Amino acid sequence: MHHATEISETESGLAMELLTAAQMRAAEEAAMSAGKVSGLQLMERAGRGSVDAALSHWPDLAEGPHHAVVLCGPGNNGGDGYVVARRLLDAGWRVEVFGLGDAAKASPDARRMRALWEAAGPVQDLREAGQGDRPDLLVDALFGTGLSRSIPQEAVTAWHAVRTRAGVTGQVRCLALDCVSGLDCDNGQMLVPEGADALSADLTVTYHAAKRGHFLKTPPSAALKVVDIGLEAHPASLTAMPRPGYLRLLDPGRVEARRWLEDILPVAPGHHKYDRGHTLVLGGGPGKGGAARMAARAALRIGAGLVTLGVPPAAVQENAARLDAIMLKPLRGAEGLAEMLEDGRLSAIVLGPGLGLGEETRQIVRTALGANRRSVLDADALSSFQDDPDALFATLHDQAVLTPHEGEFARLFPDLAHGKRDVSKVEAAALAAERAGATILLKGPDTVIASPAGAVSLNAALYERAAPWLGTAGAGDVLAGMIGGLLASGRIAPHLAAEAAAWLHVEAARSFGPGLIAEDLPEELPKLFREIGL
Ligand SMILES: NC(=O)C1=CN([C@@H]2O[C@H](COP(=O)(O)OP(=O)(O)OC[C@H]3O[C@@H](n4cnc5c(N)ncnc54)[C@H](OP(=O)(O)O)[C@@H]3O)[C@@H](O)[C@H]2O)[C@@H](O)CC1
Ligand SMILES: Nc1ncnc2c1ncn2[C@@H]1O[C@H](COP(=O)(O)OP(=O)(O)O)[C@@H](O)[C@H]1O
Ligand SMILES: [K+]
Repeated sequence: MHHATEISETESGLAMELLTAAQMRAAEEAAMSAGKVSGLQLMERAGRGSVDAALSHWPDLAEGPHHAVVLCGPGNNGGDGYVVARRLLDAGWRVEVFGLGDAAKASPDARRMRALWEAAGPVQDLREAGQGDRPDLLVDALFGTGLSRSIPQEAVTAWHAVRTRAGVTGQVRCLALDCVSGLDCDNGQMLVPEGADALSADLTVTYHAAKRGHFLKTPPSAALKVVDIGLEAHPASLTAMPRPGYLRLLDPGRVEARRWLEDILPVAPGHHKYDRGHTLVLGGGPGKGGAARMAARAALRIGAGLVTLGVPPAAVQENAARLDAIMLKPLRGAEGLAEMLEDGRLSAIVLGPGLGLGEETRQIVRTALGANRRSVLDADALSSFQDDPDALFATLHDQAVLTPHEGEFARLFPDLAHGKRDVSKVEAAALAAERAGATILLKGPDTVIASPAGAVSLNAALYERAAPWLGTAGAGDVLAGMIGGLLASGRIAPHLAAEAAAWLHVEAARSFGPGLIAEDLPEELPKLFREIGL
């Protein structure tokens, strides 16, 4: 049975893998060479699944026949488009099809599907696509996973012409097959001619599994559905892919989330507070304590048994006036930290938010890492090593988690920075984790978490999990605290703590909704835990 699955309803939950274009081809080839299915059958399923998914997404379109314009490219993506055109026609729709490229050069499967369409209707010249009355649906079947360079200007022009055809009442709804044309399915970049406006879609229907590019950067599609076309989940050939060969999307849904988090959250029957662990958060000087206080509050709310805020003596009075459940200790620089860490029960440290830039912070970081504690390094703890990242890497170990945003990441890994790198954000984080020997959580709506051993996952605040209001001052400090709180129990590997915290961070933001400020995030956690059933 081939049915459309909403990303959020997937049963595979935590194990949902995001594929590269090469991995998708490998999955297809594995099935075909095993004689399980032909390319033509896959194309038919892809086209049929796209129509079913679109009609369930837009119930008004399912109510009766409508009018569609289908733009078909030169490859197999175009082949899927011809299937969609034929099936809509069979359903009584009026369908106009426009083709791009030399039909003779297309694959045998695409040519076959085109011929089947041509038995019923013409393939018109793409340059004519702007003419005619306004359709109810525009189908983008120009380019899919085979894109190798910027899409041609004539494709861009035709698409925009249909999107705004005879239009004074807004844009024509667009369904993209497999991906919005121009999307690089491996890294999320849009490949359009210089100065051209990129294409977009209201719904993308992709096949077998979502691709990495669907979840990186700002997706050009408002919604994404995955359609099963009967391929095996993980053919053996996929394991030989270059690192990271396996990219997990963190999208367990609420039911799976409960099982997942039960093993991760430190609160468990029979545990006392020291079993849950003691997180130390270091804060900055007078007037600079807000970030650390929020991190500390988040560590306590997520389940650390005890949280202590260590601040310079001059900042004690100010902090004392603001803290209750969180303990407060004066701490004189790196020496003070070393003394404090003689207490073996301090099991995790959060360093960076509001700590200040410079040698003192560098010494504090070295002391914390040297004491072999599970550590979260954020903000100033990272930026202080801008001039000599290797000095940081030399002291890092696999019990540390670094939580840079793109700017901080660029300071430590200039060659892997956004804009300079020719690799995706996924590969950049994986390479950085390997170099640093620590877990890297690279922030953004598309947060990538990479462990030094090579595990990589993506926590996407995109599509139905979009929470743009999470990009607010201090949200990152709260995340660092959440990770530090989870690390305290010592029950889980650092990258698993980072994954869980990142997922909960976005869920807390979604649960609170627009208007959120960073202080709200820790306070939303109890409600979220209740809803998940923890
Ligand atoms: N894998 C599967 O299991 C299944 C895959 N299926 C479908 O197949 C799609 C992949 O098909 P595909 O490989 O033929 O690639 P596609 O995206 O149609 O484009 C390649 C064509 O465009 C050309 N071309 C490329 N860039 C260009 C440019 N900038 N400007 C101009 N031309 C350019 C390129 O030619 P060349 O680069 O050789 O010049 C080639 O002719 C996939 O997205 C899905 O929809 C389904 O049927 C179900 C099962
Ligand atoms: N558009 C967005 N959608 C969802 N989350 C976002 C978005 N923009 C930023 N974030 C998240 O907000 C947090 C911001 O952290 P950071 O940049 O360190 O800010 P700050 O230093 O103010 O705390 C990160 O967790 C990041 O992933
Ligand atoms: K497409």
